[in-house]
Amino acid sequence: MHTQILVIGWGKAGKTLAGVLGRAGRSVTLVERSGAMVGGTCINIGCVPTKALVYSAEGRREEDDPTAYFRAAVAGRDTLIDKLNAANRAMLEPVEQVRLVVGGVAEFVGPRQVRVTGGEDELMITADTVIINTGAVPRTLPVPGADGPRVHDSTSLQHVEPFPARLAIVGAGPVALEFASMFAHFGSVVTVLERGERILRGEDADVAASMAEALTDAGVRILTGAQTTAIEDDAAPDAHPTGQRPALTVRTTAGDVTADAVLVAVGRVPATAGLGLDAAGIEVGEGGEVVTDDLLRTSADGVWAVGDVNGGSQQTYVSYDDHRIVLSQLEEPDGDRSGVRSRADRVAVPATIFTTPPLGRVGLSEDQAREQGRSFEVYAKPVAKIAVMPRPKALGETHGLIKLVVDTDTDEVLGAALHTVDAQEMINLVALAMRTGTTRDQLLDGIWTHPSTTEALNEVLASPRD
Ligand SMILES: Cc1cc2nc3c(=O)[nH]c(=O)nc-3n(C[C@H](O)[C@H](O)[C@H](O)COP(=O)(O)OP(=O)(O)OC[C@H]3O[C@@H](n4cnc5c(N)ncnc54)[C@H](O)[C@@H]3O)c2cc1C
Ligand SMILES: NC(=O)c1ccc[n+]([C@@H]2O[C@H](COP(=O)([O-])OP(=O)(O)OC[C@H]3O[C@@H](n4cnc5c(N)ncnc54)[C@H](O)[C@@H]3O)[C@@H](O)[C@H]2O)c1
Repeated sequence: MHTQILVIGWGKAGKTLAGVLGRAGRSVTLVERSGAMVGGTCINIGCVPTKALVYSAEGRREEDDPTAYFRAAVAGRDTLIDKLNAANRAMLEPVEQVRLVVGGVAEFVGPRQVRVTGGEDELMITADTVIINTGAVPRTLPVPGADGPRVHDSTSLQHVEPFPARLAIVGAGPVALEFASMFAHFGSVVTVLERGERILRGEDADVAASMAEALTDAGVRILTGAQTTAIEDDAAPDAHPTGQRPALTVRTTAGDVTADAVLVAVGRVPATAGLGLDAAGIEVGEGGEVVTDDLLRTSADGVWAVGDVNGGSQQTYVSYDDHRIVLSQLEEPDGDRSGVRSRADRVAVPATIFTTPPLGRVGLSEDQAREQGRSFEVYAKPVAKIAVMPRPKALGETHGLIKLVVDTDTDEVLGAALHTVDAQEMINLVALAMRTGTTRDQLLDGIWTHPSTTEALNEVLASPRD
């Protein structure tokens, strides 16, 4: 068959493009390899289910039995995700010009020519335009025993059975820290295995210390200098049908750790394996990513790559912005190029790690501002000491630090680290302030609702840190 637009993968950018272009009258074919992934990573196995579990975990009381509580939380998660998966299907199914091929794996066999295989069935598709949106997959840990039945990735851990009384986590990125915080609140004894000297190495030491303190107070043990060398699990699954299996041992350069389950969270690699990119003349980078320019064009004519697969920052809203970049080109294929969006247009893209409390980040850290030779002042205060902000106290979660780096020449914010309840919201306000050139003075004198987290700005920005 021939289609004007072929989207490979039901990711954030791809599904948005498919809907918009299909409704505009273009013939679109969207290929997704798994019915369980309709709607993509974020809603099925990524952002949404993990945040549902984080919020459930935060609600657990000391007296709640961890196993029963976790099972109930997973059931709630599953109900929510089933609804979102169905809603995503329902968004595109009614669009007449969009043809959905679910359960078929796509592979290039030539330029803009793709074979889709599902069981015995095969479909050959040619297209004027191809959009690769295949996402990323967990990086595997290259040590003996990492393929054992009690070694999980972020997907399988969401349904782990039985609930692990002790959980070891390899890695200390967003996935590792979110699950560490979540499982500690569910009642596991969690050990984070960080191979470096401290967690959050890319962040300022005081921000990392604030995160480490919140995790430690929740019961997480952080083992640094701990390179995992092997995972030993001698217990044959069949010999212990009740689930009462002996512990497994994680061997690390900082000593052995005993656990009932292991999470490997050492990054996610672009999903390009088996895509046949060679056959289509599409260049692949060293990290397995599809190489693109700032307009997300690949090395092959008429082929774009959007979302995690292009090696950019792995966030759903970045994939969403990728859709804007491609759409701005497809809407005006030959005409006025002035409205074309580019990756270079992005300013102050925020990010949040959803621990308890979350850490929101945008722009430069203090260390980065120093490295860049900027003239700046740091405004920072521990959350517990911010008198005008009673909201964390009312919520019973006063861990954290609010820190802003401000340009002394312009009085504009260069960056922020907000480790506090509501950081996932407040960081967007700071990002907007950065994009619009709002000054420290204006934020300091802003009229903010009460009790809210934003009103911390009325106090933290009053005077620089000593
Ligand atoms: C545990 C976890 C938590 C996360 N939390 C957050 C968060 O809180 N906030 C945030 O912004 N981001 C979060 N992320 C990252 C976010 O989920 C991703 O950045 C985002 O979903 C990427 O979307 P995408 O557009 O690249 O494609 P995806 O949504 O990954 O979609 C790719 C699709 O392509 C399909 N596919 C792959 N290969 C083929 C093929 N050959 N043929 C057909 N179909 C194929 C896949 O099945 C998949 O459905 C999280 C990720 C994980 C793993
Ligand atoms: N809230 C969010 O926005 C959110 C949440 C989860 C995931 N994500 C995205 O998903 C992606 C994947 O997250 P992630 O945390 O898995 O990856 P990551 O790449 O951010 O972090 C991986 C961590 O594992 C460590 N590591 C790598 N190899 C190791 C090894 N062999 N032994 C020990 N440690 C090792 C790295 O040093 C790093 O600390 C990230 O890019 C992230 O942006 C975003």
